Amino acid sequence: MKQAIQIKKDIYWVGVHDFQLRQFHGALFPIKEGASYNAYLIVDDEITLIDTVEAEFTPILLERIRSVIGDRKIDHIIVQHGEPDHSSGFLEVKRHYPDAKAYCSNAGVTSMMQQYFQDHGYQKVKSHDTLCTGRYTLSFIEMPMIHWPDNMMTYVKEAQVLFSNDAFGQHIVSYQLLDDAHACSYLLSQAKDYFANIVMPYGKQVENKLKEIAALNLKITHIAPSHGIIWHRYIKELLNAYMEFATYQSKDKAVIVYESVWHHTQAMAEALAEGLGRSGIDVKIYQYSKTDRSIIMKELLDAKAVLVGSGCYNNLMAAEIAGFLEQLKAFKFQKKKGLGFGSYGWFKMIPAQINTRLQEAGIALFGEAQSICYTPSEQDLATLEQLGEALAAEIKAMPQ
Ligand SMILES: Cc1cc2nc3c(=O)[nH]c(=O)nc-3n(C[C@H](O)[C@H](O)[C@H](O)COP(=O)(O)O)c2cc1C
Repeated sequence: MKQAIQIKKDIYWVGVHDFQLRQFHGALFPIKEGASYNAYLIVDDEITLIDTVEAEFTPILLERIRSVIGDRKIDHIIVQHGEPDHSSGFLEVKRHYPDAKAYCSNAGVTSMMQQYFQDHGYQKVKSHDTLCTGRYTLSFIEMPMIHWPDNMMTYVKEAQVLFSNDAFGQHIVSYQLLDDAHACSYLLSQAKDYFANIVMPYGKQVENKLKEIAALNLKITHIAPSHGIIWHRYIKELLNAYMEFATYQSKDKAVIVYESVWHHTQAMAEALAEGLGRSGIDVKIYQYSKTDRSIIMKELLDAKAVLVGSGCYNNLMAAEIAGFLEQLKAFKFQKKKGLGFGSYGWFKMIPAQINTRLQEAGIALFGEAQSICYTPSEQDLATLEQLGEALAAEIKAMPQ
């Protein structure tokens, strides 16, 4: 029988581990170790459930709930986010606890109605509204577009716990729920991975929300997200790291992403990497089709430069590169610079098209795109290495 895990007096984790999951949110976010869907139970005079789980795992959620409250009823269900990984179990939970009142943000009600079509008399809550359950007072903090319009957090003043929903999540699947069981560097790396792949387009919203939370001066001993471990010992480090992510703090780092059939564009990529690397730039180089997208997104987050290469195939750039450039548009990068490059046979315009797409994604150009006909010569490669050196100097001159 599945049991709840106590986090603090009267507060329990009743979530699930999905050990088998390898693609989080479809192909958007390849992952290695599965994911958790965290739901939490606050046992007070009245009982509150914070979020549910993916529908298929609802029996586990219910089992963990019963392990704490037996036949007592749930009084309140806080739906912090209408995305199915947190809300698709709601209907089944409501079937078991029909008298429980459900609470959502304004946008959350719309999201629940548009997805599940059933009116459960959702109570709309907004930032700073409160719900008293006896000894505990829950207050709500809306966080629109981190990362859907409806997301909100819930703060429990007397327990000093912030239930942060998708903010501060990570894909660590562990029964050791508190962060102090893990190395801080690993935790922050996983949080960065999650941020880069789910939250990155919404850096401005995160920056503003972090400032808003800081101004509220909340006493917080635990931050309990809806995925991964619970932050306790490393809250300060987490908040500092999140501010760095949200404001796209960058390093002297370049990410080179390319596609290449006959290795000519690959040779160009490697020559550019050689020049950058020997000039002190941290260079990451990836063939897009051979790399998990999530790795590229994570490395991109704190890079100053992104160089994108493709051979020309039937007058087009490689479909993977076209897709990658399309994704870049979502991120609204302000401070990065980029350059297109690639090999061709008889139509030399693909690198120039890459440059145009980079600009459309808000990425300033280092200069003219680099095209080479078929196999790059020794001289071509030496010239590209020199270009890498020149780009390194420009990267170092860019603000962090
Ligand atoms: C399926 C295929 C289609 C191609 N179509 C074009 C084309 O339309 N225009 C062109 O200039 N070169 C074309 N080429 C030639 C390549 O662009 C050329 O071989 C280039 O060096 C490939 O770079 P890569 O080794 O990085 O893949 C094509 C090559 C392949 C394999």
